[in-house]
Amino acid sequence: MLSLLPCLHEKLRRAQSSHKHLWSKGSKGFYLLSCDHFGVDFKMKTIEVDGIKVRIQIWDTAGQERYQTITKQYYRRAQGIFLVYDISSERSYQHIMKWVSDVDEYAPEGVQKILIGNKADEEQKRQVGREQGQQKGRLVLQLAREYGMDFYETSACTNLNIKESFTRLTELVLQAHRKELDGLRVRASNQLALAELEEEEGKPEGPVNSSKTCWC
Ligand SMILES: Nc1nc2c(ncn2[C@@H]2O[C@H](COP(=O)(O)OP(=O)(O)OP(=O)(O)O)[C@@H](O)[C@H]2O)c(=O)[nH]1
Repeated sequence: MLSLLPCLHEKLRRAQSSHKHLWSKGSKGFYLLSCDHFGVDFKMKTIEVDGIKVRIQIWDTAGQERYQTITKQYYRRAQGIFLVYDISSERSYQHIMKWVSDVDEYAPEGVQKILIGNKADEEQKRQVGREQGQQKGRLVLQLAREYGMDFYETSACTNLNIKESFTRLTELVLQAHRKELDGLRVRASNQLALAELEEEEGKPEGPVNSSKTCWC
């Protein structure tokens, strides 16, 4: 089971709408247990990566300052983190640096991070470009590269790159924990072999052996 944590930009708590929760509308099958009063939402999802079924826990932390003490507690157990900004809000992008330093401070070493520019469907409102030199563009790709993060633009409305970004983060977490996983697999197959052996040894002797006894 993996814990993935979307570390969200300043909470844009606006009028309620059908797709209020990031990714919940676009990603069919996500089960959302809303815990807004704690500043954290929780979802579970099973996805398949390289033929392995992985059950992931998704903790969606609020961006608001007043929830910071609570939300930071969740960083400690995260194995993967999405740093999310809104492409139509330069301010939300500027907050990414703060999230990066919080993650460095509170998340475990080796936590996997992906940078997400959400609301990619809002092209006409874009304030944050993908590439250097683009009109109103910021150095998004450069930032991602500097911190060793993959980068995706996503949309909860059109489903753009939702599955891809979750699959990629899960892949990165699995790769980072490859040794532990291999150890688990070896232990599991050893136990299986031992159980088979014990079962074999415990079997009552068959008719061939019985008749053999008679020949002696
Ligand atoms: N157009 C568009 N709107 C979106 C998208 N994702 C979220 N929204 C809208 O953005 C607003 C804020 O969404 P939230 O999910 O509350 O944002 P958030 O960053 O999770 O907020 P907190 O968890 O409170 O920090 C809502 O009105 C959503 O409907 C998207 O991909 N495209």
